[in-house]
Amino acid sequence: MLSRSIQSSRFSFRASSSLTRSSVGQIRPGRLTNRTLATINSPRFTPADSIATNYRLSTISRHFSSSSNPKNQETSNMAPIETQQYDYIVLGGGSGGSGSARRAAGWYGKKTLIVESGRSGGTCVNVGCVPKKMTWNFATINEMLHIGKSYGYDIPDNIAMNYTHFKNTRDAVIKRLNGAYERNWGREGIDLVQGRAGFVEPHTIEVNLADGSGTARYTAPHILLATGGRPSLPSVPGAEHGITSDGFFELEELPPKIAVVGAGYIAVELAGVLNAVDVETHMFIRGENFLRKFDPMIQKTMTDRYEAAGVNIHRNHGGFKEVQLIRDGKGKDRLLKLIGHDGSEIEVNELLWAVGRAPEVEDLNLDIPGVKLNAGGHVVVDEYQNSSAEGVYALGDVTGQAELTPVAIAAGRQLGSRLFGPPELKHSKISYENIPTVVFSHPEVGCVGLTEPEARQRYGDDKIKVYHTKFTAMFYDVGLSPEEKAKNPTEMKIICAGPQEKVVGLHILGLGVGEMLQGFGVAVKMGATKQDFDSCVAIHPTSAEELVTMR
Ligand SMILES: Cc1cc2nc3c(=O)[nH]c(=O)nc-3n(C[C@H](O)[C@H](O)[C@H](O)COP(=O)(O)OP(=O)(O)OC[C@H]3O[C@@H](n4cnc5c(N)ncnc54)[C@H](O)[C@@H]3O)c2cc1C
Ligand SMILES: NC(=O)C1=CN([C@@H]2O[C@H](COP(=O)(O)OP(=O)(O)OC[C@H]3O[C@@H](n4cnc5c(N)ncnc54)[C@H](OP(=O)(O)O)[C@@H]3O)[C@@H](O)[C@H]2O)C=CC1
Ligand SMILES: N[C@@H](CCC(=O)N[C@@H](CSSC[C@H](NC(=O)CC[C@H](N)C(=O)O)C(=O)NCC(=O)O)C(=O)NCC(=O)O)C(=O)O
Repeated sequence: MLSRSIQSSRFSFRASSSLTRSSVGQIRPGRLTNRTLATINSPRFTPADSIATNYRLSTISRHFSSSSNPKNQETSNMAPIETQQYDYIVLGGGSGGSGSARRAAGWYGKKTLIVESGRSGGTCVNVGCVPKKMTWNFATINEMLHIGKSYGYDIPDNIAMNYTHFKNTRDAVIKRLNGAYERNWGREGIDLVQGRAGFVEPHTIEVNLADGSGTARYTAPHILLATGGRPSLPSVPGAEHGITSDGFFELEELPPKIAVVGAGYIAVELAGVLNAVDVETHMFIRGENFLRKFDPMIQKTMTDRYEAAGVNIHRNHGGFKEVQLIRDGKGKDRLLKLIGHDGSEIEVNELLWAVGRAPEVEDLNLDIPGVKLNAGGHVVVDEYQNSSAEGVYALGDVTGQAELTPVAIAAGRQLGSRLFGPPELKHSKISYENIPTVVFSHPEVGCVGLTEPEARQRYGDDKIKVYHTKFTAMFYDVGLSPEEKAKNPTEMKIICAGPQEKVVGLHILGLGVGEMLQGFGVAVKMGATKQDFDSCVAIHPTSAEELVTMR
């Protein structure tokens, strides 16, 4: 297998330090034969076959590198640039790109190429869901250790935690996942080229190869934009002294004191983690509450709960006018001064910007195929993921539609089926209605459907009935004082519409709701009514039973 270090580092925070250190870069142009494809799709195909397949791919790659590399040709005999033909080119090997390419190649045998400029797996695997959830687990263990004392476990007050050990272990898991992605692609006959892609003709892309060997061109009748997004930085002098979520996952030591600016998923999740591992955490939010796109119940209870749990919430904050680096270094040795527009100052060991993400469209030369962008820079698509250019599609974060991994995967798979599947799948598309989502906060938040204000606006006040409950989960009943119990709320709201009381919104927060929501998501998706909920016999004793017994 060819293994080359990636030299390109011109793009985004994600690409910078992690990529230059990476050695996963592989350039594997070439294609499995139909015979090989048939073999790997057969039930007898085993992991051992996969290794053999990868070896074969690398042999083809070497051949390609020496004889077909356009740079070599140009320097030797000035022949015209060779363009490799594919059925399907996918720009971006993240959740959406991988899901779509695997459907096209693995299910329908289409000659498919993935171009990836960073680490295989994209945001979710490398700097998103996966390392975030592992870090949330790390923090949850610390919370449980504290609760364990109230159950009578003789747990010392200051148990040492080795964050560096955890970080290194987490990195190793992710490196393994990068390899798993590449093996999946190889097994399904997908070619991978590592480098930065951009259009040179409406159906032809050029890749700036990551190993620095030059460029290569590829053409296909169908090209998918699945290039995702990257964290935004505000235009504040000195903002670059802070980090974004990408930089958070690079931290080798925890800072004793941190400022988190932002009020969305990432700010709430990472501030929650930091507070739970005893970092002095200051959240700077522009409004009275965070998670302002969520139901008011979630906004208020969660913001109050964070404050009660020790997060310093700076509400209605007017923003910072300058960030000064006082002392460079790691962990406690780093010191920043943040100066507010109102003249206030705070010194912290780290600053985390979590103020949103921007679509990754630079260098794609989208004017060449004529792909339209909206005001936020996201690719405009119709309900079938068609862009404004014929044969060019987009999905996932680059479109700004429900920026969640399963959404990108589902949209990618549906598109693969629509383009390459049998006639009965020619209208395949994902439904963006009633997508369940969980914020991995402390405690977790889960939602599906409309918020109460949205439901009232859509159906009218007189058509809406709201069921609500707030209680302390039994888990916190043992040994905690009433004050401590109050700091650990579980709260649920069911929003129903019309005489049938169809459930149009479900909002839950508390211990375990992240696992609870998926099944209720199915019920809401099927159009369940409150009566359907109530007709399901409760499971006792669980928090979830409250959802089928609410009055
Ligand atoms: C901190 C964090 C936590 C998250 N947690 C969750 C969670 O718990 N649950 C959840 O569902 N979602 C979560 N998300 C969101 C989720 O990660 C994204 O919605 C998802 O990864 C989007 O997939 P995608 O395929 O659209 O893009 P990506 O996964 O970002 O993939 C795009 C790929 O394209 C590559 N690329 C970009 N430009 C080019 C180019 N010109 N040429 C070649 N390649 C290119 C990039 O390197 C990247 O690998 C989280 C996100 C973040 C940042
Ligand atoms: N668990 C999951 O499934 C996760 C999913 N994601 C996905 O990734 C997406 C991106 O996450 P994230 O980056 O948190 O973006 P979000 O859009 O969720 O939140 C960003 C928030 O930052 C606040 N903000 C914006 N500009 C500023 C500013 N200049 N100063 C202070 N605050 C500001 C805004 O809140 P306000 O208007 O209230 O000030 C805004 O809502 C999410 O929308 C989600 O789809 C990310 C993490 C986890
Ligand atoms: N849900 C379980 C499973 C964890 C899981 O999904 N593990 C992934 C981590 S990467 S997580 C990244 C994400 N994978 C998923 O979301 C899992 C896909 C789900 N099972 C489905 O079929 O839709 C993704 O981007 N997928 C793109 C694609 O499927 O092409 C894994 O090991 N993958 C290696 C492998 O599959 O070999 C859990 O949370 O414990």
